[in-house]
Amino acid sequence: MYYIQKTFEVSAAHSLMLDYESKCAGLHGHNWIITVYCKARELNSNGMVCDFTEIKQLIQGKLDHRNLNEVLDFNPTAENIARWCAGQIPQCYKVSVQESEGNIAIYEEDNL
Ligand SMILES: Nc1nc2c(c(=O)[nH]1)N=C([C@H](O)[C@H](O)COP(=O)(O)OP(=O)(O)OP(=O)(O)O)CN2
Ligand SMILES: [Zn+2]
Repeated sequence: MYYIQKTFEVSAAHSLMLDYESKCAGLHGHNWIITVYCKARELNSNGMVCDFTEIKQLIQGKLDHRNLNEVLDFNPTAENIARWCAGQIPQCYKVSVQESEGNIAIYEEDNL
C-alpha cells in the first residue's frame, strides 16, 4: 500500500448554525490547516497515489477566501468540512482540519 499526505491552508469565513447561543454564530474567519491523507494499492500511470497539486486545487480552490456558508450546503463545522474534503478525492481515507491552535477535527473512513 502507498500512502501520501498533503497539508495546506484555507483562509475563509463562516458562521455556525447552532441550537445554543455562541459567538460562532456570527460571521468570522479562520486560517484552517487541512491535511488530506490518501492511499492506493497501485500507483497511477504517473507513479502517484494522486497529485499533491490536484488535492490542493480540489479543496483550496473551492474554499479559499470564500464565505463557506455560501459555497457549502451544510453547517460548516470543522467536522463537516473534514468529511466534505474526504469526499472530493477518491483515494482519501482521512482528513484533519485544524481550526485554531487547540481545535482540530478528524474525519476517517470506517472500514469495519
Ligand atoms: N466541535 C466543534 N466545536 C466548535 C467548532 C467546530 O467546528 N467543531 N467551531 C467553532 C467555531 O468555529 C469557533 O469559531 C471556534 O472559536 P475559537 O475561538 O477558535 O475556539 P474557542 O472558542 O475554543 O476559543 P479559544 O481560543 O480556544 O479560547 C466552535 N466550536
Ligand atoms: Zn469558526
